[in-house]
Amino acid sequence: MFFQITKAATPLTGCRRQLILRSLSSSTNNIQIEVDNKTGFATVSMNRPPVNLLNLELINSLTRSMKEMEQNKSRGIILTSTSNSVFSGGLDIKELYRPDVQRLREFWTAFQDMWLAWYGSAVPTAALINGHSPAGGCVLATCCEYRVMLPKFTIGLNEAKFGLVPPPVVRISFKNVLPLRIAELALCQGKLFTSNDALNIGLIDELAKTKEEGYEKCVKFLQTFRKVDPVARSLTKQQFRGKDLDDLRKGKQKDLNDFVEHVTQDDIQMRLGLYLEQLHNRKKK
Ligand SMILES: CCCCC/C=C\CCCC/C=C/C(=O)SCCNC(=O)CCNC(=O)[C@H](O)C(C)(C)COP(=O)(O)OP(=O)(O)OC[C@H]1O[C@@H](n2cnc3c(N)ncnc32)[C@H](O)[C@@H]1OP(=O)(O)O
Repeated sequence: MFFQITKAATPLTGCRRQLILRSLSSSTNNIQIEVDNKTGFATVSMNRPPVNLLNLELINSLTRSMKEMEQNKSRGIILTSTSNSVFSGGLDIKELYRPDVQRLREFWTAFQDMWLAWYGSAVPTAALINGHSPAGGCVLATCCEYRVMLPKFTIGLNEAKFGLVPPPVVRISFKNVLPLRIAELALCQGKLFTSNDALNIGLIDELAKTKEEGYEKCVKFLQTFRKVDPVARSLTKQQFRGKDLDDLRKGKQKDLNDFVEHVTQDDIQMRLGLYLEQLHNRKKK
């Protein structure tokens, strides 16, 4: 993939000059990448209005972005969104409802690959959670090594609430961040935590009042690795996450088959349909 590189002031950091890297091969422009001249850190912003739903194209763009930044020997990545109120609304349920099975298989394979790329990334990562982050949004945030969140939003894995069983790939990164008992309870309850509660249980690491403050906190975290050998850092991270990554790599086909079987059940389709309707009608009440 090719990037067009231009210099511009960024809304994130006021007048600090940054390299704006815009993906040319993506016709949808669903990801924006900015590289800070001073720190060398890249900010990856999901840009799929209105609520950054993870459809096949956005998922593929996220995977490609990570691979390219690794190839470019990026020194750190901050994942955020261009929205003012949503980090990511999670999986685009339209991908799951009355699906074309071929596309559904492609969709879930892409999600597995995105998870492998972000959870296993060689580059240090921080999530700047500048809005709601349910389900798939929470998976992305917990794939990162550090989380800074803005107040008065929600984050968590709410799949159980609308009748989906969170598959291993959804559970693992959540479990990696939280004590097992809290993770189990939260998953069984389909609980979404407020920013404050997320901080109290350790689902996020810091709160920030504004996106700018959150950005600075992410930068500060990434800078903690400045004096650490990048290869040693990356191999150490692999030692912690390697088994999870290997388990998915080895079990990819089974995970895919289980997912497709589960999602295409009549009962699950009915629940997904009802949930979509509920989301659509939410504001009319
Ligand atoms: C062992 C076998 C295992 C098999 C496992 C099988 C399945 C596992 C599934 C994998 C795990 C699933 C993960 C997921 O991510 S599912 C998605 C979960 N997401 C949510 O529940 C979030 C729902 N959305 C919201 O709560 C809100 O939209 C919001 C994100 C807080 C944003 O609120 P607001 O800014 O007020 O926006 P709107 O509500 O007005 O939404 C804008 C339009 O987007 C539509 N929408 C919202 N979310 C979704 C979604 N997830 N999918 C599809 N569409 C969505 C919403 O209806 C609005 O569209 P409209 O204007 O046309 O109605």
